[in-house]
Amino acid sequence: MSKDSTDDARGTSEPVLIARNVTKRYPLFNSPGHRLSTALFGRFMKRPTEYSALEDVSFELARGDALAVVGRNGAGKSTLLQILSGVLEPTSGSVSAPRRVAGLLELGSGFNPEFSGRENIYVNAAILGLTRAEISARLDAIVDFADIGDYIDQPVKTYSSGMFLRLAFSVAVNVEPELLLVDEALTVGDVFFQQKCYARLNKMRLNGTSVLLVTHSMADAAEFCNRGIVLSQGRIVFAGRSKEAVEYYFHHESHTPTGRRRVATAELAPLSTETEAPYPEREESIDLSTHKQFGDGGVVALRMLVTDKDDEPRRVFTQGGIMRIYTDYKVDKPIDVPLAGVQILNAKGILVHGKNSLQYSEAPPKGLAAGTIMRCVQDIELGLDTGEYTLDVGVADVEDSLFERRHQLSPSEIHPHIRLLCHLSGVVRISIVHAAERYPSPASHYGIADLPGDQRIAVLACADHELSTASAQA
Ligand SMILES: Nc1ncnc2c1ncn2[C@@H]1O[C@H](COP(=O)(O)OP(=O)(O)OP(=O)(O)O)[C@@H](O)[C@H]1O
Repeated sequence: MSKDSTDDARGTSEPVLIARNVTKRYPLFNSPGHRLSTALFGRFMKRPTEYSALEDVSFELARGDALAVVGRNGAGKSTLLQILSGVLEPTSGSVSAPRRVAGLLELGSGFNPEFSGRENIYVNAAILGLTRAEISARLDAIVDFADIGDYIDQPVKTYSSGMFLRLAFSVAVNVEPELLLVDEALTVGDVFFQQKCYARLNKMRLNGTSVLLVTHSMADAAEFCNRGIVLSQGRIVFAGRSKEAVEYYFHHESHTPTGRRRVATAELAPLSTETEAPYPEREESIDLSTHKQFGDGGVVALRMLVTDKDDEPRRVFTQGGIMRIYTDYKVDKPIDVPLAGVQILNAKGILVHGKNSLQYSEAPPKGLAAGTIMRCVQDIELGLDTGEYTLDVGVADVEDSLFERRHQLSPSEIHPHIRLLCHLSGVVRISIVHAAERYPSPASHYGIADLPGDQRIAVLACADHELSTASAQA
């Protein structure tokens, strides 16, 4: 994707958007009856308790900046966007926004379903402040970018959500807004259109448009935006560079469905430091003992830490970078040969990579007695597509006699003898973002994996006439 996480210092110019102490509270009613009686007899009734969707939110956005707003479901992201776009009034606080703000909020919200796409372009662009002549001058560009063929003259009620997005995005970017607000909308488009959108957004940023992107895709947030804020229960809990915001989100806000919690290192089982695999003691360690573990038992996963190759804890990696995974296990029943491994699954749950001790050249320690604490340190080069992935970890065991003959045995001969002792699914989420300096083109490759390889092209004949001259001479 042609995204760009320019971490530049654009923030020096006058801010185009200023939010000051923005708060949005909703009354909390006990029941529909309570809501009705409050409406009818409000001044005589006890006031309902209030729910704060946004609390004291302040930030500034500079010209050309792209700000990612991330947070868990219900954190207040859409409420913030609605307030910034003027759809919703804040309970208190103020917003100073530029004159021309285009929004991709609820898809199709600005369209009249009975009008054709072309007619809606006029209505939409007029709302954004363009005169009829200005719209006519841009009409071809808008229709071209939307690229929905003859549907442009059909009523938009016949459109798919992808077509809505194409038209809405095309209008929004062609009216040259000073600020563009995008709420998850881009995820509706197919991958080619998404690439086209991000390329266009980057171009607009260079021309000074500021972008505010609400997204659940940490890869998009880290890659496309240069600034980021993390919202939690209506409050800003982190503001800074987008990659740091995503790291913060992963470490403090994102939880797996099993309710895994982060623990202080001191709570974990004491481990010997007399080891060749030292564990970088960091508070970002994940306590695996509270995570659901499958398998025959006999091994319990204790904790893990995901770092880069310099042992810095990370959840965001650049394409082709090294991810190091430390995993500690406690052996409860004796093991012949432990096979420890890591699996990487993409957002669709497809296994994109999995490897265990059977497939590495260095053999693991053998004959582990009950009570042994084992540490697996695995480095993986992330030659993968950008996006989000989850990790599974686990341990199996196999008899030593089979392990020693692993080079001669086919998978079908050895697999039936592997006993899964413990497996943990979705223990952590990571993002892979584009490494601009590493690849000659913004799309590093197509598909899930970036397989190593090279290409040579030789010219066999210069042009047709030379070929025909050569054959005539022959
Ligand atoms: N009209 C409303 N009345 C009462 N509560 C509301 C209303 N609109 C939103 N809320 C509440 O405000 C909180 C923030 O909602 P918001 O939609 O802004 O969250 P979000 O971060 O966009 O969530 P998601 O990621 O699920 O889209 C939620 O708890 C939501 O239930």
